[in-house]
Amino acid sequence: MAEKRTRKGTEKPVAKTAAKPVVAPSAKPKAGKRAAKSGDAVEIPTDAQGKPDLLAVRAQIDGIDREIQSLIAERALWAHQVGKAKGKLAAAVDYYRPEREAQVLRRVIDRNEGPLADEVLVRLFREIMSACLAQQEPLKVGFLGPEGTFSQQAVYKHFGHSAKALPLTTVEEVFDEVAAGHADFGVVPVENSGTGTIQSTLDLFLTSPLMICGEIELRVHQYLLSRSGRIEDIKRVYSHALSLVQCRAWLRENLPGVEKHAMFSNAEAARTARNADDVAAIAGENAGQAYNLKVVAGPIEDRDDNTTRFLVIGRSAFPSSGNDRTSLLVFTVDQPHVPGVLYRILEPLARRGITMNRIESRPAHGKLWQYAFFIDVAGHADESPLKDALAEIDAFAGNIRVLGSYPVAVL
Ligand SMILES: O=C(O)C(=O)C[C@]1(C(=O)O)C=C[C@@H](O)C=C1
Repeated sequence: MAEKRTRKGTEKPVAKTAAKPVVAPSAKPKAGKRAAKSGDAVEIPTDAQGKPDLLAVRAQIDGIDREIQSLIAERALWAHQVGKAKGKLAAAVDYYRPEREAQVLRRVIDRNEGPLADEVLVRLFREIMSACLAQQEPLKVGFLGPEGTFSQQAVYKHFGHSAKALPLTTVEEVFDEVAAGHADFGVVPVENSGTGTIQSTLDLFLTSPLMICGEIELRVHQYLLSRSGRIEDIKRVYSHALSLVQCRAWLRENLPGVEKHAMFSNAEAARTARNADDVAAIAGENAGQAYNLKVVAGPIEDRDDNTTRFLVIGRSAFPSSGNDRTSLLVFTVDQPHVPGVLYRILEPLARRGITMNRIESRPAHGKLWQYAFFIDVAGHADESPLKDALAEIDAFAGNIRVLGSYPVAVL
C-alpha cells in the first residue's frame, strides 16, 4: 500500500479500502503531501464574481477525500498488524485496549486547531478505531434496552457503531450477561448530574465480581413524544422514573393534571406510547425515531446541563492510560465500632494529595446497620501514589476491593 497521495485529484489512483485486509503494509506509512492545516495560507479558486469557484473547490474536496480514504485504509492495515502483534487471542474482547484508545483521543484533542470542535473529531476517531478493532470481530456490548435508550447512545458514543449493541431488559441482566461471557462489556447508568447516584446500579457491585473498565458522560436531552403529536390528547405520561424526575418542573407547569407512570426504561415507554393517542412518553429523540412518534415538546429537562454518567463493566482490568480514575469498594463491617474508621480510610489518600471525587455509603448486604463505601479517587491502582495508599488502607481495613481503574472520560 505505497501509493503516492497528493491533494490534487489527478495523480495515481489510491488503494481501495480492503474489506478484509490480509496484506501487511510494505513500508512505513508514507509522508505524502498533507492537506493544509488551519492557519496555512490556501489559495481559493474564485469565479468571475470573486466567489469561490464551486467546481474547483469540490475538486479540492475530492482530492482530500481520496487522501483521507487511503489513510484510513492504511491505518486499518496497521491496526491489523497490532492485532497480530498481540498474538493469537481468544476473542475480540482481548484485542480491545481502552487505555490506548483514550491516549489516541487525547492526542486528537491536543492537536486540534479547529475549525471542527473537539467533540466532533473525537467522535470521528472513535468510529475509525471501532472499525479497525472490528476487523478482528465486533465487540458485543450489553445495555438497558430496548432500542432507543440513552444507554444505547452511550454504547455507541464509547465503542463506535462497529460494536454490536445487545439490548437487555434490566441493568441486572446487563451484569449477568457480561459475567456469563455472552457480552464482552456492559454499559450501565450510575449517576445523573441533577438527580444524583443510581443506587440500584451501585448495589449490584456489592455482589458482582465484574470490574469497571471505563466511564462515559452523555448529555441527556428529554423529549415529550406521542403518536398524534398533540399535547391536548395526552392523559398519561410514561417514562423511566429518573427521566420523570429530570422533567418534574416542566411537567408541573405544562401537564399539571396528567398521570405519570414509571417504566423500566424510557425507550420501553416510547414503545408503549405508539399504541394510543392519549399516552405520551418522555425519552430521547432516538426513541421517537425508533417507534415512529412525533415530538410534542423538547428538550424538556429542567436543568440545561443534564448529563448522565455511565460505567463500562467487564471481566478484566486494564493498564494505566496516564489520566485515570479508580473506583473502590470498602467494607467496614469487621470494625464498625472503631472510632474514626472512615477517617482512617481517607487519611492515607489525603496525605498523598490524592483527589477524591465521590463517596457513597450503602447498606452492606447481609449485615444489619453496617455499611459499604463506594469511593472514586484520581489515579490508577497499579501506580504510586494510589498504589501505596491502597496498601496502607488494606492493612487497616482489610476489606477493600478495587472495582476498577479506568481512563477519565474523554468528552
Ligand atoms: O493499539 C492497539 O492496541 C490497537 O488494537 C489499535 C486500536 C486503534 O485502532 O488505534 C484498535 C483497538 C484498540 O482498542 C486500541 C487501538
